[in-house]
Amino acid sequence: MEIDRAIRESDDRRLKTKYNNAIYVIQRALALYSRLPVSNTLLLIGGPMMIISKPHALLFNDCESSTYTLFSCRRRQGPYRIRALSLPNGLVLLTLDTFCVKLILSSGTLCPMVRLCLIIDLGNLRNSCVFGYCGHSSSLFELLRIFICQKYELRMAFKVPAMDNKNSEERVECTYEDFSSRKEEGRQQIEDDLQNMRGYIEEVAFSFNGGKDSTVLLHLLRAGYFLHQAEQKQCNGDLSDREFKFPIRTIYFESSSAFPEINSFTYETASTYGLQLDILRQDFKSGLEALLKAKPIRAIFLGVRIGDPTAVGQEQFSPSSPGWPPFMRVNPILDWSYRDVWAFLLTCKVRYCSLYDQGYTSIGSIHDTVPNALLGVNNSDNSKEKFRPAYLLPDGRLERAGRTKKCSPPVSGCFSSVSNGLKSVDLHKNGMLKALVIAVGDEILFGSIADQLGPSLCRKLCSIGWTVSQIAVVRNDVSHSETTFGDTVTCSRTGDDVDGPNLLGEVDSVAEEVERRKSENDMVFIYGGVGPLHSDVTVAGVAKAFGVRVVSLVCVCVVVSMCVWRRPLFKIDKLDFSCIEINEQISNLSLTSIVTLTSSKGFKEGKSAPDEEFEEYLRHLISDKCTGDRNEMAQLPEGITELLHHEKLPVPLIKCQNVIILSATNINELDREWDCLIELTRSSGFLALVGAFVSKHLRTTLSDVETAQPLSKLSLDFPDLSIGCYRESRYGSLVISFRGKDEARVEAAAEALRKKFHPGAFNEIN
Ligand SMILES: Cc1cc2nc3c(=O)[nH]c(=O)nc-3n(C[C@H](O)[C@H](O)[C@H](O)COP(=O)(O)O)c2cc1C
Ligand SMILES: Nc1ncnc2c1ncn2[C@@H]1O[C@H](COP(=O)(O)OP(=O)(O)OP(=O)(O)O)[C@@H](O)[C@H]1O
Repeated sequence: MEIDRAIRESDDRRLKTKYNNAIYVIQRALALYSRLPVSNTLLLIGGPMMIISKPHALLFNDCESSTYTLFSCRRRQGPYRIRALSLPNGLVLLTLDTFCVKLILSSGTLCPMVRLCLIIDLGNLRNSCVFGYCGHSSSLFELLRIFICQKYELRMAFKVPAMDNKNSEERVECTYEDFSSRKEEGRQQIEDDLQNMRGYIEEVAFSFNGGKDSTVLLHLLRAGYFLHQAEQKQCNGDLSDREFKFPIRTIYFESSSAFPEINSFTYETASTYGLQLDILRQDFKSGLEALLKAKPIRAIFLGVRIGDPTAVGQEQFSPSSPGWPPFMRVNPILDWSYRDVWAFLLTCKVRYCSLYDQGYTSIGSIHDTVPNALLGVNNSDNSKEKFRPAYLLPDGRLERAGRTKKCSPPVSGCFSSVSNGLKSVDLHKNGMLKALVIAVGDEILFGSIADQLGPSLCRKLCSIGWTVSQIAVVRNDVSHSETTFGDTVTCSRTGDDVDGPNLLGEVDSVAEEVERRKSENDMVFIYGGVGPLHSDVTVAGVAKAFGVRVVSLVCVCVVVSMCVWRRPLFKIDKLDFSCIEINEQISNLSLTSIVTLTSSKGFKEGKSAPDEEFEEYLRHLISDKCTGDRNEMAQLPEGITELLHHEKLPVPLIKCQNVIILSATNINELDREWDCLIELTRSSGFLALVGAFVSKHLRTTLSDVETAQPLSKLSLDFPDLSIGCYRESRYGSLVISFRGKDEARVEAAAEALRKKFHPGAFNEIN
């Protein structure tokens, strides 16, 4: 295989190591999750299904000279020329290949009751022998299967559903001449069917989107699979690159906002490498739900890498998040750097999407991706800005700098904000940014207290040009919970599991609301339920919504220190907690001790949180610098948290991707937090400040009947404006409001309404 050769011949030792490790992960995943062996494969097709129309005619002595008519797996399939061989005990063997002859001879000896067996070797699918058994006994079939596996050291053999018996009348008998003319057609058909069957039973899939990382993964998967097959060379013959077909089902979520270059590259690649491409035109979650319902996929290969926002908290093998359909995410290139990716693509000289040669370094949708400004070539004239190819990006940590909207840079730290001259502000200037406001508190729902923060937050958001899609109030009542504990996310504020009547009920209600709404809104603001009390469930709920654990600050410190050798699980820079010293202290621990710490103590796969023992161990390590209380106060969602520190705030604000957790409990605190947020935004741009709304209000005594139709028409004429009406009392006057970003449009709409009625019908109010 050319890829394998290219890497082996390369002098890049780091690349070789990365390659070998990734191949190892791939082969391990295939061995674990693919029910189909990576090497010898035998498809056993349950009988009775294959047929020779006149079996008795096939009992002859000279197998070499006898060429007989054929069978058809299904009616439309073409026939095959087969050689028949009569065996003791009335077994008849039909085969094209001596390997198969041997195989059946043995099985025949073992199972004298087998009356008819049939094997086809499909040439370049050498490893996939189709073995048909014509008989009704399923236990005999099973016996045969086991025997054949053992005898020929096949890793596994599969029984695929028997063909429908009813079709037996339709089976085809044909002459040698028929056969010759239909041979190719038939062969192709069976090959296709086999490929499909293979895909079907593989139970692993590859998520491919034409990006650079998934392109690397495609070639690694091909190499991984190929190498495994090549091990079987001795009995199965050599496989050339050309002969090799990619057997893993490939899924592509095609979005209407994908770059055309990405789409065409994906399709071309699929055709070049014979990928069985399933195209899904849904969001990831619904698409996967539908796919997994239809197909028994247990593991999916992804090109996720450290540094991708989605990589946080993931390992090379990571179960899908809670709330997602169950499968194992396999990330063979998780630890590959940007440089590794390009070293691989360039060393192996494989094609990649043309956008990377135009300065794109990480590709999202057409709405959120521009070329990376760091690759811009300064033009002396005013011609269109040019960009150098992606592989020339000097600092791989800035590969997502061209992802303008979703990837907000950390508030401070080693990443600078790069905008390619296209600021998020520009991007959103004319667009509507949507926020959801969530208040957590039973008291509000009981009516004991009125929520003042919600309306105030709405006004603040409007003042920076955002639209509020909804204010939701969710519960945090501990007494109504009947839910049992989930398995992957720790909702405890102490890092330990909580027993008895617990917080999950309300943690779920926060989690459900956040999970449902976070993708529909550009930003979610949540307040209430933040703190160390039993009813303070917000942080845990947000963590659960993102499918990550809650970690205590002690752990965070260690996690931060792990960046030194491993990966940034937690973005953290300027902390006002005195624990920052501890952070440094831990960073000084030797690499080995940290490795041991993580591998032997906490972060065990499948465990919901660092366990007690781990916490203990940490406490011991960092002595009593971090006492229980402070630790418990600082429970944070792992990996997705940015702490927004401002000197005027006693504790930093917590931002988890597009969710901001406010700790304000009254209007004054909210005002202060908001002002700090806006100040921080000005320096780092994580919250786009788009043009404020302009509004106009007209009051009239006209009746609803008179105004209804003109107002409906006006709304159609001004779709960019929000035109609303409300009454101050049932029989009082009607107030019509016009709201939009463009003052002239607001004026024009108001004027258009006035013109429809007699002068003086409307009074402007503030
Ligand atoms: C095959 C596949 C599996 C995924 N599994 C999960 C998952 O288990 N949990 C999750 O939160 N997101 C999952 N996602 C979504 C991704 O983490 C992420 O949201 C997506 O790749 C969008 O990234 P982007 O915003 O950078 O385009 C999955 C995506 C794909 C394609
Ligand atoms: N639309 C999609 N369809 C299928 N798989 C996807 C899709 N989007 C993301 N993935 C999976 O998630 C992985 C990570 O996506 P990501 O966007 O970080 O990488 P990439 O697209 O391969 O490269 P780049 O970072 O240059 O865009 C992909 O390699 C792929 O396995």
